[in-house]
Amino acid sequence: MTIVLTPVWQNGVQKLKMTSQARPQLKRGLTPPELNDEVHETRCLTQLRGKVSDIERYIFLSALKEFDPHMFYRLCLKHMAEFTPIIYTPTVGQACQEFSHNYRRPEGLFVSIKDKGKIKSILNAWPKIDDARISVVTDGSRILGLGDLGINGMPISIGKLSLYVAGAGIRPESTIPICLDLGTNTQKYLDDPLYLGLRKRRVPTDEMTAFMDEFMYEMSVQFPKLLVQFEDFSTDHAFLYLERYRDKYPVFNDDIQGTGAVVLSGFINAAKLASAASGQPLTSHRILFFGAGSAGVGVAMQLMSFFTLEGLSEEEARDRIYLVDTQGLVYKARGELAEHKHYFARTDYTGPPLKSLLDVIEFVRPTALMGLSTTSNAFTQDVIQTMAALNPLPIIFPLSNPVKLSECTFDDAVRYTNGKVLFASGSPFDALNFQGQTLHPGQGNNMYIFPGLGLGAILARCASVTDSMVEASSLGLANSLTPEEEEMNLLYPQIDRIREISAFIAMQEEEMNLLYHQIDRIREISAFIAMQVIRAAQTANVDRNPDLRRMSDDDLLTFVKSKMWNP
Ligand SMILES: O=C([O-])CC(=O)C(=O)O
Ligand SMILES: [Mg+2]
Repeated sequence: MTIVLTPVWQNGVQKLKMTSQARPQLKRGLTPPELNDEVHETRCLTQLRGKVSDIERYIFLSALKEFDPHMFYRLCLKHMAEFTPIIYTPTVGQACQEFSHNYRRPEGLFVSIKDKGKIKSILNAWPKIDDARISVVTDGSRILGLGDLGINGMPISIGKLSLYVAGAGIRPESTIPICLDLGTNTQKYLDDPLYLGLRKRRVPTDEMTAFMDEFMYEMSVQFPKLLVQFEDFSTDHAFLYLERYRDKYPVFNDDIQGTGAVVLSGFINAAKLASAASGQPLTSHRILFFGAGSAGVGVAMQLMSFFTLEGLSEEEARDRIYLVDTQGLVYKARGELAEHKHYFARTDYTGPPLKSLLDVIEFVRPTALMGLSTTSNAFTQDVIQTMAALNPLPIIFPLSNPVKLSECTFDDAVRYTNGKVLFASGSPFDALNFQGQTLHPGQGNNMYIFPGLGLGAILARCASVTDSMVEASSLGLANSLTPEEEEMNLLYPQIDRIREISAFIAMQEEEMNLLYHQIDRIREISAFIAMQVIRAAQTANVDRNPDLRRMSDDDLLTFVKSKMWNP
């Protein structure tokens, strides 16, 4: 069953008519005689690949998803590595920037500050075909690294939810993409005659909080089984609303917790390899964060558990972490600091501000450099070479999205370290050939985490999402490397392997010296993560599905997989 949203115009205003339907019957006479799924797959792919730009491909796939969701998801699952850069990062970034210009039809729910006091009726408009289980909610204020896009943020919610369907088998009709319109501070959009959002500047935080309180409450009433994923809120609001609602409703923040978990996972695998190369213990890693926004601090928080799991105290774990913001090294004696930076502000440095990244690196001598700054090329040749001089196998993760904001390219990292680097980026880079060897970059994107974390939280019917569940998702991902992948020094599994990959293809992959799997393993990974998340939820006593407690791990995994929707 899928929801079909048909726009109709009433008094010059567009309204939506909603119907639900099973995949339309292909009636004899209404379709060409030789139309069949197998061949049509090839036809759709050929049309897709014939488009001249990624945004055209995005628009094509968005239309395909509307009129033939089964075909869309079928192709998506089969060609995950090809599809994710189009329906998700990086192309979704451009789709957001151009949303008001490329807009064709409604695909989600818009709730604006004008709806304050009657949010219930807005939510009521959403069809109750099936109980909604997951909503991705953005306010468009910090989309990827692209800034305040206002209502143009809607495609990020849509894109994340497509990955929930493809990657975790959530039913399409159980998902609600939501963009909140609280204004925008981006003048370009306010001046754009085609801009689809309210033409007003963002409301102050107290007004926003009153709106958010009503919104979250009404969501919980209207959709009692719903998990909410906050996405791409500006840093201060990201922390504020996560803290405000996390004990009250099932909610998590993808940029703080999802990104934190995915980086922790890649770091666990990278740190083992780096320590093996340097002979230094795991507890001696020093991690430098370039970028101290919601993602930077979220990841730093999560990475502390790497050290606490290794036996360090919280205090000792925190000591392994250094932050750099636009003013340089973050330290107490520097003066006034934003609230969220206090916890990691250093007390072992009191001199004049250490402004340049190189100076900070020389002071800290980090084993790992994490980029969450949205400053493209901040990891210059000097920076990368210094990391290589300090470490036999430096860990360099330029995590900013989309690709054009990455702190360095994979090519730079490989060239300036002479191929000796443990690399993961937020957005995808192509594999490259270096001295006769094919090297594959890791992609430390939260898309590895949120589908499985969400699925686990949904199936366990969690009352809230605990830190221990987020940590479990991270460890689950780190442990989902196959022995072959470990042998190949991979940081993340590659997610586009066909689920039931044949031994033959596996052998071929090995012969091709692939460093990463190919996709469709994403569902297998999500199921495994979901199982770990459910167990963590049970331990934390936030689960409300007691049946799952009685299952063995094997049975639970089978149960999770059985719940996945298939196109
Ligand atoms: O969407 C992505 O690719 C990752 C993410 O959450 C962000 O950059 O905000
Ligand atoms: Mg995000």
